[in-house]
Amino acid sequence: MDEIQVVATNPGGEDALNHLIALLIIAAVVFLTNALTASLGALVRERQSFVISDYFDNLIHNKTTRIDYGFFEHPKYQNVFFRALNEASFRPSRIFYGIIGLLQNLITLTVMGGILLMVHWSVSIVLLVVTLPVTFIRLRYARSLFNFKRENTDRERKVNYYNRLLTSREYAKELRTFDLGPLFRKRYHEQKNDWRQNQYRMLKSKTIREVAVQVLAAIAVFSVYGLIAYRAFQGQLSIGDVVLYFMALQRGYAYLQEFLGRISGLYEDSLFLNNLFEFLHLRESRPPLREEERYPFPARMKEGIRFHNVGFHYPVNDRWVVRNASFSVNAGETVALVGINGAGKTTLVKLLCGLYKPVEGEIRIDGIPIDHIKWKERVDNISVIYQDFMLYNVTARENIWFGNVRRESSDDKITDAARQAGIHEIIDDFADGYETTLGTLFENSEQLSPGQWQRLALARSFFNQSQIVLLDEPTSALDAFSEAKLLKYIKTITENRTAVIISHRLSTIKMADRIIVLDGHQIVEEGHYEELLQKEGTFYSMVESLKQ
Ligand SMILES: Nc1ncnc2c1ncn2[C@@H]1O[C@H](COP(=O)(O)OP(=O)(O)OP(=O)(O)O)[C@@H](O)[C@H]1O
Repeated sequence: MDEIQVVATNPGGEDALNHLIALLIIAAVVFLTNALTASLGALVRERQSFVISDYFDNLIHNKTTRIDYGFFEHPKYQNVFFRALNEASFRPSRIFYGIIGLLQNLITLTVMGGILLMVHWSVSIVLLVVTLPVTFIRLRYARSLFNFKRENTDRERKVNYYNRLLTSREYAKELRTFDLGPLFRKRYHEQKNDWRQNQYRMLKSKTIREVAVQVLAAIAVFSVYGLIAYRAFQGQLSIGDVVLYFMALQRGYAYLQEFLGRISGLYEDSLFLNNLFEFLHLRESRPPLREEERYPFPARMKEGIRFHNVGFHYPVNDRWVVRNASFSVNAGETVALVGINGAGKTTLVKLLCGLYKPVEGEIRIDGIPIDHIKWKERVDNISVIYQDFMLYNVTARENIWFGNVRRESSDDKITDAARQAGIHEIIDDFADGYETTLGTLFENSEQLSPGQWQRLALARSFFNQSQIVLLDEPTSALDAFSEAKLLKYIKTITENRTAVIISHRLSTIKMADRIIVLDGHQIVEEGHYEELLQKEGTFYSMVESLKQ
């Protein structure tokens, strides 16, 4: 400003003009550099955020695929997952850029502080004093918000749950047929409003405090403006000085606010990032032996499976699901586990697969405790079809290959498994055959019926040439004709294998060499079909009730 004034009042002054031009060139270079660094900065930032987000995705996937299955069935840990996954999507990048921004602010603030000190030392102190209370309020709010969200995770998940009920494909059918939409919407809003109101109350109280403090800050800032104006009137400052000081003060205040805002933002982000670390630090249960010390799966099972006094209750409560379960499944034998709903049949299968560990007793395969056997070898040698098996929205070939991804997915092996499960003709009829994507998620997919999906799951199990086959209700979704056909295949597939079949269907149960009956969380009967009927005990009553 002062230079322009000099040139304006002294038009002939060549030195002043040259000086002004030089200043303008410097300003243009600074302007251009600023614009360029802003564009390049945005590009680099975008790339960096991909790297950070990939890194954390990787950490999360590594954890979710390794932690004990039990975590997924425990509401407390589902809260932990929910909080962690919520934060992981944006907190790490925000912290990264928060720190960079903080360093940039620090440099600018140091320069501004120097200029302000030239006005008067007290100016910087005044600015600091007026901005600190707001920061303090924000830090407290961040802590309260963090505590509030932790205490209310269950409720937030419930809101999320109703949202899923209203929007997901898997619920859309029943939602329509039972006209559940209005009820779910009401529940969603009730849960959400309650939760929102509490959060809004906290935000309101924080805003009221902030406004009060901002008014005080404004008074202080305008007092400093007054001081600058006063010194200008006294002739101690030129017009350029006044502009410079006003700008410095204005910018200084803005930068200081930004700086302290970043600090409170970083505090909030680091608090919430604890949620992610809480999840990443979930303890993975250690097997009794290290992988290299563990035993291979018996190349050819001789004895079979033995349950020794196995007792189990789920981690959520102390209610015993099975107690004192001692039984064996001899090598090559097919055993049917029967019992009323909730008797603990599926739980025994989960224990045998290693998804849970018995709370009491142990399970051995050919005399080796199952958790002493190498994990991968266990996977290769025990194939399972769960009651709620997965419908993978991938190609038909991959759906079968997922039975054992360490096996080569040659055409012969895949089609052989599909033939054994009676699903080959259906897949073959699709335009893209085994390369057809199944399900309804992606374009150009083919959807299967529940019974066809079940046959595909069986094909998956057949593809895995495992020594042990566990089938939890393998024929529940099949029609009588398909069941009769499939039973023939199940018989063939179990012939040279050790099999455990859970079923409520008499035709399937009859196929077994031996039947184990569960009742009242205990094994109450064991024997051949006819033998058990003659006893006229629990199994007999079950069969009679099935006939009615
Ligand atoms: N994840 C879980 N957490 C807590 N309890 C569970 C869990 N899964 C099952 N249970 C309980 O364990 C008991 C046995 O369940 P399980 O699924 O083993 O029965 P089931 O005999 O297979 O029944 P069904 O014939 O209906 O399939 C039930 O009382 C059930 O409530």
